[in-house]
Amino acid sequence: MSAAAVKVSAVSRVFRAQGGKGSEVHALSDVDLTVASGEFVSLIGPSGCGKSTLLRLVADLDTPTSGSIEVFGREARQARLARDYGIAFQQAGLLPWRTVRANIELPLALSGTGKAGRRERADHLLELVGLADFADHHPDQLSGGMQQRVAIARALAEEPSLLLMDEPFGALDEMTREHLQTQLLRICAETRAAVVFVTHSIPEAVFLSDRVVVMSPRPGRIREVVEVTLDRSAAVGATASGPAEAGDTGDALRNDAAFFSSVAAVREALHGGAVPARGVDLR
Ligand SMILES: Nc1ncnc2c1ncn2[C@@H]1O[C@H](COP(=O)(O)OP(=O)(O)OP(=O)(O)O)[C@@H](O)[C@H]1O
Repeated sequence: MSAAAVKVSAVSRVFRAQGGKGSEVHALSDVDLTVASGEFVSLIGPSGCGKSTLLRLVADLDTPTSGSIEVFGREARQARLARDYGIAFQQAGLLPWRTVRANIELPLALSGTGKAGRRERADHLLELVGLADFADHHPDQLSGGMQQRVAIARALAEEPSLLLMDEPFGALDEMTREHLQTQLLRICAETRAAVVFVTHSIPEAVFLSDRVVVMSPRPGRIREVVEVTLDRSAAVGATASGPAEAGDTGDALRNDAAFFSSVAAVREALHGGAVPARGVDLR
């Protein structure tokens, strides 16, 4: 059997004040999480519960205080060096001196893809994120949401088997956001990529995920894991359309009774009988 996409075992991360004095922040405490190959898992929870910390550890942008992390059976560091995954984080992180096209082509250039192959792939991705007319623009000529779409296209450039995404749609208007959610479902169905996806939106988590991991803060822990079983075949099979026509893609799924009952289940897990968690979109 092939290795899990991500295996987080007994991971804790404690941030200490500089010089080792002062208070400690237990950002994560004894977290276990396995993400299967091709599985879509969202992390949700109140601000400060360690979602971004967990994602950064998987991406090897930070190191656990204790515990271990494997990506496709390799240590996180080896996986990063092997470029086993694509990343799209809150900040688009584009290179300002390169055009949109050149930003999207960058990972392909680094891995030695030829010019024609890069161009073809970039054209496809530009269509996918609705930016075909902006290929020759520079990032500072785009809105924040458009920059984020470029970052998503760049993350998808190498058709990675794992995508690590930290609120990639947070800055987008609702229509573009729903369009890209549907596109992401489709891309994952096509490429069979596993995804670890941080979000503050319960409907977004439910729409996209096979499992929603609900976290709680101080210390950051996994509180509950909600399985989501929705029939996504229609949304995944729908024809690709531009953001302006996004209203009808995935709508049936978003209006399905099973969708609402999963939203309610995640909401209940988040509240845990207490007051609503701050920093989480409870719509
Ligand atoms: N580099 C750091 N140094 C010190 N403390 C940190 C650092 N990074 C994160 N923390 C702390 O760890 C805790 C978890 O932070 P993290 O960013 O992972 O939360 P989050 O769930 O992603 O929050 P949000 O939803 O607001 O993005 C917070 O208390 C935060 O202040």
